[in-house]
Amino acid sequence: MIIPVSSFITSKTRLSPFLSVDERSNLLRCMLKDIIETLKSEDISDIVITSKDDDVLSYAKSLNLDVFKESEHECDFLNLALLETIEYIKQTKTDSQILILPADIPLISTENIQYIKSHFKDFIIAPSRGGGTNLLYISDHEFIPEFGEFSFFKHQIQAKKREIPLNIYDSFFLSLDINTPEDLGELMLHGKMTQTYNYLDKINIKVKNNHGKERLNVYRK
Ligand SMILES: Nc1nc2c(ncn2[C@@H]2O[C@H](COP(=O)(O)OP(=O)(O)OP(=O)(O)O)[C@@H](O)[C@H]2O)c(=O)[nH]1
Ligand SMILES: C[C@H](OP(=O)(O)O)C(=O)O
Repeated sequence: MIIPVSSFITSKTRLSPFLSVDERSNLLRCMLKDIIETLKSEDISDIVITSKDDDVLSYAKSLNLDVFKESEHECDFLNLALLETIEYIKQTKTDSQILILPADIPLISTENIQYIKSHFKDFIIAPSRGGGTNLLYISDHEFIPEFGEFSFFKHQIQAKKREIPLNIYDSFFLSLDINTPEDLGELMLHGKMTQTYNYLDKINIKVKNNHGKERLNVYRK
């Protein structure tokens, strides 16, 4: 299991200025805790947090997680960081399946994990809204992560080129990565059992139905 985390200070820029730097940093901490709690509840404990940020790595260690410090890259940071981590896992852990999850999907459920575990022979991609990838499960270690714009389609094209049988796993809760204020609204609606919800509630984030162009009106009380 690999969870890449950029840095507490520069993450979630699409939530600025709605959330302050500190609030975005605390949000990322809560989301990570929610994800780890769900994974551990399904006996997934072999988790590596990949980051260049020492604060992230220290926080991961405080959660008793394995960490991997990625190199500084000039470009394509995330995919190069993932490739380095896959190499680290190949060298340190025998024949492991690789599951890549982003750190911003706090609604991932135990049912999602149970599905992955019961389909471990497959190559699984879970779409995020907007054409991204919110879960990549690869047994072929030669597979190249292509996260970034419209990655969901890039991963499918690569799988087809490599003639890897593809399992597209469609889950609303897995598809919700928290990038925008409206995503916070979805979390407030669907994530009442999460630490992320409790934090947003504490800083008075509210949501109401909005019959305008945005379906949800997310605001501070
Ligand atoms: N280790 C590592 N993780 C990254 C990097 N860039 C993004 N991530 C992580 O990849 C996942 C998805 O990235 P994004 O949704 O783009 O997150 P983000 O970069 O914080 O969001 P924006 O700043 O709004 O684009 C999140 O878990 C990020 O923390 C990187 O360079 N290194
Ligand atoms: C990393 C990227 O996330 P997004 O920028 O789509 O939120 C992706 O899903 O490939």
